[in-house]
Amino acid sequence: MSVIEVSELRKSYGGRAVVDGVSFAVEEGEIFGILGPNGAGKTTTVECVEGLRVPDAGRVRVAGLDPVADHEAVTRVLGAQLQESEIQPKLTVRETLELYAAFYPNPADWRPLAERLNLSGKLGTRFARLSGGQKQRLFIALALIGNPRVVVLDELTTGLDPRARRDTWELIEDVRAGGVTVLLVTHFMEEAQRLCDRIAVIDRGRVAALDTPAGLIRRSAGATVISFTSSAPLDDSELAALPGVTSVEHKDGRITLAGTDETVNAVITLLARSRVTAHQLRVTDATLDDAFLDLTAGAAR
Ligand SMILES: Nc1ncnc2c1ncn2[C@@H]1O[C@H](COP(=O)(O)OP(=O)(O)OP(=O)(O)O)[C@@H](O)[C@H]1O
Repeated sequence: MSVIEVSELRKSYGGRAVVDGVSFAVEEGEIFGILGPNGAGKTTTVECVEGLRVPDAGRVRVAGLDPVADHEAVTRVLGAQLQESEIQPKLTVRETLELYAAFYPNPADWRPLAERLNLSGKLGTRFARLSGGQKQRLFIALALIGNPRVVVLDELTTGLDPRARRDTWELIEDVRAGGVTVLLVTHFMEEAQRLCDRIAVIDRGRVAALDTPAGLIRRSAGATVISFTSSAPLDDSELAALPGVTSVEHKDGRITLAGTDETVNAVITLLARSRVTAHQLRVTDATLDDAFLDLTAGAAR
């Protein structure tokens, strides 16, 4: 069953459509990513899911509920990440957890939650004195304190160092292992590739693609790049005719082909058949970065 359903969502500011017919569905238990360039409409979309903004048109459902009309009920199934400005800097971690737990009818016990998020040693520390990573862990704890079915995390790891970012990824995987569905807004390709089951790439208010990370990479123009120098000249037209080849390039004595997995075998067979030896043969796979740039190419124009 879909926990979140967004269909033909539209939202304009001052006559400018920033969300322009966005549709997707998030299944129970998945980590669903929303990826897109700056200003693509990601936050506006998830804020409509959270019931913080009222859509101009379209339909949004969270566990079958309308986030605007049934806002109270939605806050009991959906945990949203708070912004730094919403937390009292002078409250300690313990006081913050107790305060937010009191807002919910069936809150999680904050002690094991703090334990799981490695905050037990910081319970007496004021919010203002926490490090960036500790604050992020507290934000995750607060998003989970109401025992939600689904949690929305927006740019959770921005500003964290690589170690803290990796720790946060493990936490997000733990959250999902605990049965919570995760809607994740991110700028980081590596993060999306590592964590997400499926990703909606949003570009200029529209869904440019919706697929698994591997599926998005396969759509990239040159999913696999094969390059080598050869002991004897090879016929370009023969290379271009190999299965899956999208481009053939010669530079500084190197031949570079963009293609698919199938192309790799075909190149090897051709080399053997032509009795040509390849030196410095390199095969590299496209990354989600490449796919993202291909899918959102228009945004950079
Ligand atoms: N309340 C508002 N009034 C007017 N314009 C707004 C408002 N909120 C957002 N916008 C504009 O809508 C566009 C989409 O914003 P949104 O925050 O949804 O994008 P985003 O994809 O989350 O971007 P980023 O990655 O930079 O956070 C931006 O151009 C933004 O300036």
